Amino acid sequence: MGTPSDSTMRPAGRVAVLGAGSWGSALAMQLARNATDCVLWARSREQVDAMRSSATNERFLPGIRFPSGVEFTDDLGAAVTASDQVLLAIPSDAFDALLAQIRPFLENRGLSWACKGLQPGTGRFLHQAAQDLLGESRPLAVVTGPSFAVEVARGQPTAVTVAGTDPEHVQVVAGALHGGYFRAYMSDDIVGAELGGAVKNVLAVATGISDGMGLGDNARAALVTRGMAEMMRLGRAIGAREQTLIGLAGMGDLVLTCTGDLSRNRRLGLALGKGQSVAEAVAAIGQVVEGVNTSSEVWRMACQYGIDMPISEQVHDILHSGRNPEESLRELFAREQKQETI
Ligand SMILES: NC(=O)C1=CN([C@@H]2O[C@H](COP(=O)(O)OP(=O)(O)OC[C@H]3O[C@@H](n4cnc5c(N)ncnc54)[C@H](O)[C@@H]3O)[C@@H](O)[C@H]2O)C=CC1
Ligand SMILES: O=C(CO)COP(=O)(O)O
Repeated sequence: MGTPSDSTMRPAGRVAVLGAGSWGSALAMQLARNATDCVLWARSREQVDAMRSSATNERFLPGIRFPSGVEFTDDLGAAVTASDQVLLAIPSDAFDALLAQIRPFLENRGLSWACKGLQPGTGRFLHQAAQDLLGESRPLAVVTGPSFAVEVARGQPTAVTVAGTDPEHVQVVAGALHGGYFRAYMSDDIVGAELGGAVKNVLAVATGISDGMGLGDNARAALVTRGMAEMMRLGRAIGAREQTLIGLAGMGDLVLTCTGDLSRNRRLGLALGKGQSVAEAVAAIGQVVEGVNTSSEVWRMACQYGIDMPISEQVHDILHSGRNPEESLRELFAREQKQETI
C-alpha cells in the first residue's frame, strides 16, 4: 500500500459526513482544513440553522469554529447525492438504520465510518452489517484509533488508522483526512481495527470504575495490560492481526481511553466506581457511551468463541446485571493463579 502523498492517489472529491455530534463535527473540521470539500449532515433542522449561523457546534464542540469550507444540511439524500464519499459518524446502534436510509442514494459512492462498536444484538462488526446490506463487493473502510474529538477539532496532533477491504478506497479515505497535525495510517485489517475500537470501550469503563473506587495506579496498569490480553485472545480467535491490536486501533485507543478523562466510557466507569447508577451516569454525560452496548456484544463474542475475558465479563455484569463493583473486584482477585499468557 502506498502513502497518502503518492502522486497516483485518487482524490476523495466531496465528502458527506453523516452525523453532527462531536466526532462527525471534528472530522468535518479536519477534512475542510485539509482542503477536502465537505458537507455535514445533522438530523435536526434547528441544529443545522444554528451551525450555519454560528459556524460552531455549540452543543458538542463549544467555541470551536468550523473552517469556511464546511457546508451544513439536514437533507440526507441531497448530502449523499452531491458527494463522492460518505463517512458515517453516528453511534453504532444507529448504523444499520442510517445505512438503510442512504442505500437508495449510495450507488457507487465510497463508504466509510468512524463509529466504534458492534451491531446490537448480534455481536457482528459494522463492516459485516454493511456487507449484509450492500453486498460483499463494495469497498468499505473504518476510521479508528486514539482520537478525542475535541483535540482533533482544535487541530491538536493525532494519529489514526484507516482500515478497509480495498487498498485504493483506504487510500482515498486516508488521503482526505491526512494532513497538518493529523496522520492517517492505512491498513487492510478491518477485523482487527474494528475489534480494537470496540473492546477498548469496555476496558475504558473498567479502568474508570477502578479509578472511581480509588483502587490506585497499580490496579489501572493491571487492567490495561490484562485487558489488552483479552483483546488479543479474542482477536486471535476471530482472525484479527496482532500488529493491528498493538497499534493505534487497539493499544493506542486503549491507552487513550483508559487514562484520558475526555473518554465518555472512562467517565461512565468513574461515576459507577463512585456509586452512581448506569442511567444517572449516562444521562449526565449527555453523549453516546458506546461501552454500554459494546459490553453486551463483546461478552456475546467471548461466549460464542469460548474466550476467557474476565474483565469484560465483570464490566458486562456491572452494566447489565446490577453487579456491585466491589463484588467484581473480589471475584477477579479470587481467580486461580496462572501463568502470564496473552
Ligand atoms: N467523540 C469522540 O471523541 C470519538 C467518537 N468516536 C465514535 O464516533 C461515533 C459517534 O460518536 P460521537 O459523535 O462522539 O457521539 P455524540 O454523542 O457526540 O453524537 C452523536 C450524534 O449522532 C446523532 N445520532 C444519534 N442517533 C442517530 C440516528 N439514529 N440517526 C442519525 N443520527 C443519530 C446525534 O444526533 C448526534 O449528533 C461513536 O461510535 C463513537 O465511538 C470515535 C472516535 C472519537
Ligand atoms: O474513541 C474515542 C477516542 O479515541 C472516544 O472515546 P469515548 O467514546 O470513550 O469518549
